Amino acid sequence: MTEPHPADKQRDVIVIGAGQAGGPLAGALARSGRRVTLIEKSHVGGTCVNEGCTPTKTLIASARVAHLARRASDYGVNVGTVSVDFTRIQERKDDIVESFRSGSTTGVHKAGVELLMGHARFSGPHSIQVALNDGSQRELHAPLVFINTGTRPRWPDVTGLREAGALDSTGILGLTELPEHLLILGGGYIGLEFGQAFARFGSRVTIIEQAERLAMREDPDVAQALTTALHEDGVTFLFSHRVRSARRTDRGVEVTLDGPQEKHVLTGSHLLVATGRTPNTDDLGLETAAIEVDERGYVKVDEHLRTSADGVYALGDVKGGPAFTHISYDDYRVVRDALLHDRPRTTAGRLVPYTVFTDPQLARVGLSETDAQAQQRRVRVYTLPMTRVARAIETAETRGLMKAVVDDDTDLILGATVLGPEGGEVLSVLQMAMLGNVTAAQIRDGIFSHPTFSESLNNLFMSTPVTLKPEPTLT
Ligand SMILES: Cc1cc2nc3c(=O)[nH]c(=O)nc-3n(C[C@H](O)[C@H](O)[C@H](O)COP(=O)(O)OP(=O)(O)OC[C@H]3O[C@@H](n4cnc5c(N)ncnc54)[C@H](O)[C@@H]3O)c2cc1C
Ligand SMILES: NC(=O)c1ccc[n+]([C@@H]2O[C@H](COP(=O)([O-])OP(=O)(O)OC[C@H]3O[C@@H](n4cnc5c(N)ncnc54)[C@H](O)[C@@H]3O)[C@@H](O)[C@H]2O)c1
Repeated sequence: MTEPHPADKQRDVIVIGAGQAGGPLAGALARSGRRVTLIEKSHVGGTCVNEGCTPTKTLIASARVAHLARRASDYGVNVGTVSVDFTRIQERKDDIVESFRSGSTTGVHKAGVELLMGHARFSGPHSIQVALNDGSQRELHAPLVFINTGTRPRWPDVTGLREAGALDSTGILGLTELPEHLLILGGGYIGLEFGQAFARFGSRVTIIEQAERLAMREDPDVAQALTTALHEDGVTFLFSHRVRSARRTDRGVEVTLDGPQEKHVLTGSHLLVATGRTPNTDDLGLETAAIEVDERGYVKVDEHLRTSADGVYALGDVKGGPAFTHISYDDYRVVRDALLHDRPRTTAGRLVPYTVFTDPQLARVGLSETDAQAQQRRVRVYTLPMTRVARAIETAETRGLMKAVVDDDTDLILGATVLGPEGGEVLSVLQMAMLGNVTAAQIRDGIFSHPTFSESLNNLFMSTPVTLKPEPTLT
């Protein structure tokens, strides 16, 4: 804990939560000469660095190496029996998390921010009560307050889930033993990323998903290709299933499931709950500051990220909408530009790319084919299976496909999906085209290094598209 400011109660700025927006914003405002206090109850860097992106992508990297090692003979390389050292895998992850966390903490200190480690709560519109982690209390006041408190795992209302020793995405990061059979409740981002990683480490993995298929917001052909790839890697899926109850037995965790036809019982050694997240707003005292939340507890904001209380802003996951690090970081830039650079910008209409870090990665931006159909747009849909990508064939990683939705009148790209190796990187190329109004014909005729995955975007736009037209309306 640092105290660069006098111990009086008045500050220019208070930031609650050192997440992906709070840390950078506190730093920028402190560097501009304001007296800034950042209050964080747990770790600087927030979910992404400590329990989210960094640890999971580090584990996924180990899992990929195990997978490639097992496939070594496909490339004519003999490696013998492959085994994983789960302790070393966890240590590697912990080391990288620690280095990112301490880097974020150093950045905050260097900027001259006062960092208080404790739990913040509004006691009035511009008054914050801090229960410091050392047991003491502080009260601070500031005309500008920024809420960046993020979300936490949401546990469904299932009888016995906690008593059965189920883990959430944070708890599973502390495992000391490799699960023999990992049951996962929820087949979203977290379920899929952990599911494939643990299957590759050698666990049996069963994903229980209430929806009838994976990735409901993706086109069916994309979801099917992803499901097939994960199935090949040893992940079993139970779709249209809900857990009714859970209990611990001598053999592990037993769950009773309601399936489409029948009720049945499944036992695993471990159970991961990955059914979404809930905002950290219930213990913030928002009502004392007249800060409105929606029916799920997310803070309501306008397109400048202003809440219903004057001078109070909310940034990142806590305001609802797309919950990604890059969105939280952009929220910081929106506020910073408005307050410090007189460059008002809003959150309206920004492109929101995302990548699920399965292998193949599922990356998407803008309109899907299904969206275009629903919106009755006149578009061309280009599709290229990875089996036709030279780089994929050479590297023996041909699972997946690329798709692009192109406006039939302007030839501009309206959306794209890349399910493939480094899909997130290839998608960024298409997103750059969207940002710069580069047409499909320009990409088709562009010169890219051979043989890269991006070069195959030539081939994507050389393929024969399917044209979607608005349905004629009945008169
Ligand atoms: C397992 C997992 C993997 C993920 N992988 C990715 C990924 O690969 N890519 C991606 O873009 N996104 C990923 N995400 C999502 C990403 O982590 C979040 O979108 C991002 O961290 C949101 O940041 P934020 O700034 O909203 O808040 P957070 O990073 O959640 O930070 C909020 C901070 O506020 C603190 N806090 C809360 N309440 C209080 C209080 N009352 N007083 C003081 N402090 C408080 C918390 O301790 C926390 O440090 C992942 C998430 C998870 C769980
Ligand atoms: N690579 C990334 O960018 C990344 C990675 C991890 C997490 N995240 C972020 O974290 C958020 C949370 O991830 P998540 O996977 O927990 O949520 P999610 O919303 O992505 O998926 C939750 C899944 O659980 C299912 N589900 C919900 N209740 C259920 C029940 N009772 N029984 C069976 N299935 C049930 C839902 O149908 C859904 O498919 C994501 O939405 C994303 O914003 C991003």
